[in-house]
Amino acid sequence: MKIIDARVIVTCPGRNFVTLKLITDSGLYGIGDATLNGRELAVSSYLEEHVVPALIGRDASRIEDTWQYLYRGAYWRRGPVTMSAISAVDMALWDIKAKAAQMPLYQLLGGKSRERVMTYAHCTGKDIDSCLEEVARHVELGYKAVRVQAGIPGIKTIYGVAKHEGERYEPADADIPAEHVWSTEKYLNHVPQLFAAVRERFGHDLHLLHDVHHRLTPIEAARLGKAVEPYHLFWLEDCVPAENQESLRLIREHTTTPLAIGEVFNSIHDCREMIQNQWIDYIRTPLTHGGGITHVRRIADFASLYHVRTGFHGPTDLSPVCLGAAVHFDTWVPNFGVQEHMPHDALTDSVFPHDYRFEDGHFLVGESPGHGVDIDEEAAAKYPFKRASLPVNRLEDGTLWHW
Ligand SMILES: O=C(O)C(=O)C[C@H](O)[C@H](O)CO
Ligand SMILES: [Mg+2]
Repeated sequence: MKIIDARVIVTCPGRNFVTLKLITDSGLYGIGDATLNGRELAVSSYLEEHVVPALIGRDASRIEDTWQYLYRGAYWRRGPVTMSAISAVDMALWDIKAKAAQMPLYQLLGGKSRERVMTYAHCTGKDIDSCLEEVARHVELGYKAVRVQAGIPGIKTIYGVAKHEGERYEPADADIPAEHVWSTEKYLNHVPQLFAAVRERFGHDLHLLHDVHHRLTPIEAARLGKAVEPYHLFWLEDCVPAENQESLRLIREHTTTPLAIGEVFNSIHDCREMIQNQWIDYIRTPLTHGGGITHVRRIADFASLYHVRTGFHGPTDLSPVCLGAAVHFDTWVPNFGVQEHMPHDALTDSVFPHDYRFEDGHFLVGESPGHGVDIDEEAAAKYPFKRASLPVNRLEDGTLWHW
């Protein structure tokens, strides 16, 4: 079964997505997600100029060899652009292989390890009270786990909090990056109050998560972890930038709050030390940025040796193709933790028809062969690319600060 055509489809039904479609001489095709928020055209160009020409004529069944060819065979390894491109090829090839086997992808991976996949929703509010209302709404919708983020008194704009009541926040909200102001002290003083209020109203059964978006130093993160211990978080996410993996050691030594990290990682080498030293509890690297199923499976297997579980990144800036493949992976992977769910809007869902379903706080995997997500190319063509950037943030004195 040879690859005879490959198309890179960039579409913006509200936000940008990059999709790779690989077509074989058997008539079967597969699709993969290559979306890298704010850098979409870098990946589509990498695919079109450097990857697609080498794929034409290759045997579509040789997933491992193709992965090695694109990773080991490249002089310039790793990095989010390269790895997003490899991820899309890999996801599309697994889609084709599962379709050829007439199996849903989870069967090809090894079958079900669970009946359903727990997912967490985002609850945000301009202050604690409106955040509590959002939590109540999501509990009503059936969620068993929620990520809680609220506005902070004295800080005008907080990333991850919707601008208006009842809306979702948009990660990439401006043509050129918007500038936010950040105060670590105001933040650290406020977050424990938020979790105290949530626990007081909702009790201790609901799983609570929180995302720091890499804003703290290790000792500040340790302080936050300790401060929220009484509220038993499911996880504290991305509390420091992690180029230096040792940073996680210091945090770990100070707190029992579980730590999640890795949505910006793209290879096992970004998390090897923190996993093997058991400095973290959850690894978040998604299929779209971590080298597809072939490489993320290696990360998950390695992580399982050290009691680290998966908690895949799943924002609206990853396409339904990534989410669909993730639901298959989550259904199979033995060391599953949780799956993030920031629902796509109806327009996006119409461009990417899929068979995964949400029910009672969980995803249910579909039974159609492959990963169960398609792209309607005619619909996709109606929505051209529109540049959108994630914000940057500065301390109150003007210093440019971490993500
Ligand atoms: O979903 C999360 O956990 C995020 O942190 C969202 C990211 O900021 C967003 O996907 C960046 O593109
Ligand atoms: Mg995050």
